[in-house]
Amino acid sequence: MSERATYAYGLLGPEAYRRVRTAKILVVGAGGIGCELLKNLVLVGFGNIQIIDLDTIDLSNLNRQFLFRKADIKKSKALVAAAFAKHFNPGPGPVPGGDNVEEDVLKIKGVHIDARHGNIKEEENDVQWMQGFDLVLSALDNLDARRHVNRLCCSAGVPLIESGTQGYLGQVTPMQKGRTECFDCMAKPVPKTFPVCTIRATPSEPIHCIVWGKSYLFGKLFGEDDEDSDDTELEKAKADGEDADEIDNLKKEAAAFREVRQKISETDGAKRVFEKVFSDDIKRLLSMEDMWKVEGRVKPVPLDYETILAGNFTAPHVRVAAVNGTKASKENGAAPPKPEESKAPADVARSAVGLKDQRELSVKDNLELFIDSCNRLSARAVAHPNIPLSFDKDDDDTLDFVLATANLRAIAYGIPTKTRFEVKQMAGNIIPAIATTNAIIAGFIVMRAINILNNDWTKCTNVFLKADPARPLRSYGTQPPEPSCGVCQDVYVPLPCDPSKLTLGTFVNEIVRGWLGWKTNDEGEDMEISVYEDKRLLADPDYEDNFEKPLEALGVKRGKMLTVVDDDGVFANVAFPLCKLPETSEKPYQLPEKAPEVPKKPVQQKETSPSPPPQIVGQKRPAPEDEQDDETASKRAKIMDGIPAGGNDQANVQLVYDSDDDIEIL
Ligand SMILES: Nc1ncnc2c1ncn2[C@@H]1O[C@H](COP(=O)(O)OP(=O)(O)OP(=O)(O)O)[C@@H](O)[C@H]1O
Ligand SMILES: [Zn+2]
Repeated sequence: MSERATYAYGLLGPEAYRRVRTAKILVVGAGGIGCELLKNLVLVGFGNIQIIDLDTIDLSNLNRQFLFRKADIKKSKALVAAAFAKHFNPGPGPVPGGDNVEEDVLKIKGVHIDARHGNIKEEENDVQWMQGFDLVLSALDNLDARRHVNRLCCSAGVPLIESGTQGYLGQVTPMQKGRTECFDCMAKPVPKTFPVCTIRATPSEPIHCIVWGKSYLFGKLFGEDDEDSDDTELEKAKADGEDADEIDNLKKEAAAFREVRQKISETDGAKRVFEKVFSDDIKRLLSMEDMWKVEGRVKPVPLDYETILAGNFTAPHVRVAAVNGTKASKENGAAPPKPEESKAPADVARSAVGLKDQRELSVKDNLELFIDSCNRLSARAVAHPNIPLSFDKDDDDTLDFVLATANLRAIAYGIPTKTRFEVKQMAGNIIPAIATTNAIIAGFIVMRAINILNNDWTKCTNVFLKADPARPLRSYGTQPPEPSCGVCQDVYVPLPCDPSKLTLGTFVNEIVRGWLGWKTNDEGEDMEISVYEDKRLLADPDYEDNFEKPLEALGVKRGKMLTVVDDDGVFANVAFPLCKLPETSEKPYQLPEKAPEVPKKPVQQKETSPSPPPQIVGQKRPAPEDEQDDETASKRAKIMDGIPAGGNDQANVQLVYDSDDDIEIL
C-alpha cells in the first residue's frame, strides 16, 4: 500500500476504503466546483472517475479553476482537468469493471480518470450508461443541465449529489429516488422582475436603465422582427383594460420603432435612433403632466445629439434623491438634498486613467460609443438578416450598446452612470465566483459521497454555506420526496429499442397495454392513456394519427423518453427512457419478463392552476385551443403540473442554485 493510501485506509477503515477505490463516480462539470472536486476525489483515493464537460477553457476561468494554465486556453476543460489531476495520485488505477479483488484494492496505485469533452444531454449518455455509475456528482451551472442529470439519475436509480455556489453562498444536496426529494421537488428562485412602467418611463436606479437597454431597446432594434410581439403587446394592453389613448400610443410607438429599425443601417441610422429614444420620447413623456406629479419622481431631460457631439452639452446633475428615494430621506427626517449637494455629472467626475472597462465615460464618450456600437450591430444585422441578434455579456458589440444606451438614459434621468465592468456584471447577472466557496462545497461533496457509498443516509444531511460569520455552515436532514413531483414520482422502465423500427402503435399496444397490463381500469372499462415525449403529446384515446410512425420519425430517439399517463389519474406515470438495443435482438425492443408494479397516485387535494397546453405532434391534428374540452384540459394540467413541480417551504433555507434565467420585465 502506498503511503498516501495508508492514511485514507486508516481514516475510512477497510470497507469504506474498498468502496472508495472501486466505486464508479461520474462528475458532471469541470468548472469552479468541478476542479476542486476532482482534486479532492483523487487525493482521497477514489479509483474510478469519469468527468464530462462541454466547454473549453477561457482566460476568465484561470483565477479559480486551478487545474488550468494559460497555455490550456481553448482546450477541453474535462481533458485538461483529468490530465492534471491524475498527477495527484500516479499509477494506472484499478481496472474499471475488473474484479477489484481485495488485494488489488490495496496494491494497485493511482486513479483511472476517463474524461469526455461533451454535453451531458447527448444521446449516448442514456439511462443504461448512467446505470454504470455508483454515484453522480453534479457540478453544473445551469438549471437545464441540472434538471436533465436529475431525471437521468431518477430513471437509472443512481444517487446524485447536487451542488451549487453563488458568491459566498453554497449548497450540497444528496438525493436518491424514493428516499429524498429530487432536484425537481424543490421550488426554484424566481428571476427578479421590474414593473414595466419603471423600465419604460420612470427609471430611478441604474439597473432600470440597464434592463431597458438590454431587454427593451436592444430587442426592438436588433431582436426578432417585432410585428408579432407588437401585436401581443397590444392584445395584452386591451386585455388589461388600457384606455383607447394608451392603445393608440402603443401603436404609434411600435410604428415609430419599425421606422428607425428599417433605416438603422443608413448613414444617420444611429442618429435617428438617438433622437427618437433620448429626445422625442422624453419630450412626449414630459408632456404627460400627471405622470410627474407623483412624489419623488424626477423629470428627465431630453438629450441633444449635436450639442453633445460638439462637447457643449451640460449634463444634468445626478439627483441623489432619485437614487436613495425622497421618501426614505423624509422618513429619516432628513431634507431632500439640494442640487448643489448632489454628485457632479458623470462627465466631470470621470477618470481618464485605469483599465478600459473600469473607466467612467463622459456624455460624449457614451454617445460616440452608442453610434459606434449601433453601426457595428446594424452591419451584423445586414450581413445576416434572418438571424436576430441577442444580448450576450461576452459579445462586445451587444455589451457596448447596452452600456452606452443605459448610461445615456441614466444621464437624462439624473441617475448615476456605470462603468463597462459594472454594466457587464449587472446585465449578465454575474455574481463573482469565490474560489473558497467552491473549495468548501467540494469538500462537503466528498464527505457526502463517502456517506452514500457507506449507505449511511442518517449522516447524509444537506449542507448550506451562508454569508454569516457567526455560523457560516448549517446542515439539515434530507427532505422526503414531494408526492406531486413529476420527475421522481414516475416509474421508470429503461426500454432498449430500435426507434427506426418500433412504431408508436406497437409501443402502445404491445408494451403499454400488453406487457405493462394497462388494459382495463378498476371498473372493467378500457383504460384511457396518453403518451408524451417531454411536453409533446404524441397520442391520446382520440388521437392515434401517429400510431403507424416509427418513434424516430416522431423525434423520439435514444436518450429521450416516452411517458405514459393514465388519463383517470389513478396510477403514477410510467416513463420509458430509450436506450441501445443489443445487435442480436430480433424484435425492435426488449423488455424484462416481469413488468413493474405501478403505484397509485396520491389523492390530489386541490386543483392546480391551469397550464399552457402541450405542443401536439402530428400534421392533421387541429390546434389544441380549437377543441380543448374540459377533460383534455384537466388532463393536460395534470401532466404539466408534473413538469417542474415544487413547493418545498423550508423556513430558513435558501436555495442558491445559479440559474441562467434572465432579468425579466413584468
Ligand atoms: N450540459 C452540460 N454538459 C456538460 N457540462 C456542462 C453542461 N452545462 C454546463 N456544463 C459545465 O459546467 C461547468 C460549470 O462550472 P462553472 O459554474 O464554474 O462555470 P464556468 O463556465 O466555468 O464559469 P463562468 O460561468 O463563471 O465563466 C462549466 O465548465 C460548464 O461548461
Ligand atoms: Zn422529485
